[in-house]
This record gives sequence, structure tokens and C-alpha cells, in this order.
Amino acid sequence: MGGRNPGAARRAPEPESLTLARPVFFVGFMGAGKTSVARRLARSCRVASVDMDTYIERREGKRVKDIFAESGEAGFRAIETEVLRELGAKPDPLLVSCGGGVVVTPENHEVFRESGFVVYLHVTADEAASRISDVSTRPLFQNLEAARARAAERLPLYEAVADVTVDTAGKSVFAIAREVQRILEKEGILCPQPK
Ligand SMILES: Nc1ncnc2c1ncn2[C@@H]1O[C@H](COP(=O)(O)OP(=O)(O)OP(=O)(O)O)[C@@H](O)[C@H]1O
Ligand SMILES: O=C(O)C1=C[C@@H](O)[C@@H](O)[C@H](O)C1
Ligand SMILES: [Mg+2]
Repeated sequence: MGGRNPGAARRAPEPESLTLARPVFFVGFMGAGKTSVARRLARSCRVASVDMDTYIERREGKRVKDIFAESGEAGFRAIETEVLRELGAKPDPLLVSCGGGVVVTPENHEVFRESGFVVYLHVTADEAASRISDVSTRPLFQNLEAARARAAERLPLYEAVADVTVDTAGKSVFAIAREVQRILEKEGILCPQPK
């Protein structure tokens, strides 16, 4: 009855620790789910992730919207490029959720090409608008018409840097993270931790 140790609680198996062969950059329009998916994947694979917008806010001691207000978009983009280079060069590769506009700076494409694997999360401006509850935190998402135009303008840039594209329409963050995990395993980017 009940095996050798009937009193022992049955624990769920520990998730396997995985490691990244290269940094993985999540790109896509505002609201695509870059931050949410990278965070979810980090938790399920037990790898480290960093969100560029949050990292920039801590480094500068200011909110993104205040950097835009004080230094303009050009000031923000210069910081963004420095941070992207820094994160791409870490000896232990990370999952990096980029800001939505990281692709507008040509130098950033070199960082992607040279050091990383790029996952493009696709979302339409209309779907993104339905996901974002507070656009005041996104200075470049102030109205839907302008966001549609911006998304259309950026589409070829996202496609140019993408190693893989994942459509996020109608999928949960959990399902997208699982889909990305399978891709990264198949590509040999996410590998079992050497014992
Ligand atoms: N697949 C999804 N389905 C429904 N809601 C989502 C999905 N992905 C993200 N969201 C929601 O949309 C909002 C924006 O998500 P998130 O911050 O992850 O996007 P982002 O791509 O990082 O945007 P940004 O470029 O502005 O940083 C959050 O409230 C999040 O919970
Ligand atoms: O799409 C953009 O240009 C931006 C997206 C956000 O993640 C922030 O990086 C900032 O608001 C700019
Ligand atoms: Mg984000």
C-alpha cells in the first residue's frame, strides 16, 4: 500500500535548467508582448532575462517618457544603442526584450547580426492598442492612426533583422513562450545546462 514511503509528498519535477548559446533579442511593435514573453520564457527555462526599457530607466534614473521629453527621440535612441551593445556582449548570454523602436537605428542591426538570435513577435497596431491599457508610458503610441502608420513603416525593418517570426494574434503569452522555446531548442540556441 502506497509504496516505500507513503507519507512523502509528491513534488512536481523541477524544471530543467537550460542555457543560452547566444543572446536572444525579442523585437516587435509596442504591445507585441516582448517583455511578457521573455519574462515567461525566463521563468520556465530558468535563464536570465532583461528588459531594455526597464534597464534604461534604472540606468538613467528616469522614466522612458521623461527621457523623450528631456532629450528627444534621438537622445533616447543613443542610450538604447549603448545598452543594446552592452547587453549583447555579456559573457553569459541573456534573453533581451528590446524596446519597440530598436530597429529604427541602423547600428543596432549590426549588433543583432554579429552577436544574437532575433525573435520577431508580430502584432498589428489594432491588436496592440487593445492590449495596452496605458499609452502614456509609450510616448510613440499616442493615437491609433499614427500607430498604424508607424507599424507599417517598421514592418520591413523587423523582417530584416528577424531570424524567426512568430505571429502573436489570438495566442496567449504562455503559448507564445512555449512556441519560442521549441524554436530556440531546435535552433540549438537553448540547450541543456552542461552537468
Ligand atoms: N499574447 C498576448 N495576448 C494578450 N495580451 C498580451 C499578449 N502579450 C502581451 N499582452 C499584454 O499587452 C501589454 C503589453 O505587453 P508587453 O509589455 O509585454 O509588450 P511589449 O512588446 O514589451 O511592448 P513595448 O514595446 O511597449 O515594451 C501587457 O499588458 C501584456 O499583458
Ligand atoms: O516603439 C518605440 O519606438 C518605443 C517603444 C517602447 O518600448 C520604448 O522603448 C519607447 O517608448 C519607444
Ligand atoms: Mg516591453
